[in-house]
Amino acid sequence: MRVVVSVGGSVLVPDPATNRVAEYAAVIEGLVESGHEIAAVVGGGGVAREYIGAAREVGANESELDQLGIAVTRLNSKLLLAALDESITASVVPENYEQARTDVQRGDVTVMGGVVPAQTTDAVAAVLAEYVDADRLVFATSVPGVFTADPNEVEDAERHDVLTASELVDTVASMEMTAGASAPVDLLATKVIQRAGLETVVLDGADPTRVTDAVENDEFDGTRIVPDAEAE
Ligand SMILES: Nc1ncnc2c1ncn2[C@@H]1O[C@H](COP(=O)(O)OP(=O)(O)O)[C@@H](O)[C@H]1O
Ligand SMILES: O=c1ccn([C@@H]2O[C@H](COP(=O)(O)OP(=O)(O)O)[C@@H](O)[C@H]2O)c(=O)[nH]1
Repeated sequence: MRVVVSVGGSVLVPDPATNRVAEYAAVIEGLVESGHEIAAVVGGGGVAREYIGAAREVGANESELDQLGIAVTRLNSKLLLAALDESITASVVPENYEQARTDVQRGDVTVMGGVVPAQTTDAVAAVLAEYVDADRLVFATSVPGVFTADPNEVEDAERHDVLTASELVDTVASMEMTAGASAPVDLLATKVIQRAGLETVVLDGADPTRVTDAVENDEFDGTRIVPDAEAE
């Protein structure tokens, strides 16, 4: 199976001293050993937020802040790349989708971060999954799935076990209307998931073995997003 795994920066590198880089590398190596093709997209996490905060204070504009964020996502990507067995990886972090697809077509594990301002790595992962015709897109994030409301704010929020792509778009679109709200998958990514009909999973990445379950087993702990066509 060809799989794109999106790992939130806060999941992979909660901080550079205490990170899950080796665990994620082991999970990716295990999946490759089982015959899967893996592309990983890595976020910026707290380190990106710290740099963005510092640059905002000295007057940088939003696009400049995004460029800083992208730089940190690439730094985190290099960290994951450094932990992976070099015999199965492309040795550089691609800066665009074409380079990443070339890696995938060569049979190498590719690890990339952001590409252009005004989006997040959720969207990068969705576009890459569409571009390489991935069989599955997995979001390893800081919440156990997509809930009826923000589980960090609403105590009795319930997790959706299954959502159609359209339901995901509607759920995330309504979240974005609240200023300052964050979402488990960003709106642009949900639109790409919808148009590409991508089989998608959203799960808690604190335990990286959940990613293995989401690729290898039909039963896993998280929210499954099914293409609209499948739900009809
Ligand atoms: N309905 C919802 N379901 C799940 N998470 C939600 C929802 N609404 C808001 N959130 C928020 O989405 C965020 C997703 O995690 P985030 O830290 O942005 O992930 P990552 O670092 O993986 O990109 C969480 O902070 C959670 O509080
Ligand atoms: O293609 C991209 C990817 C990331 N970013 C910037 O980098 C930050 C960190 O990336 P992301 O939010 O995906 O990381 P996370 O914190 O979710 O791990 C984002 O907030 C954006 O500012 C961007 O501009 N373009």
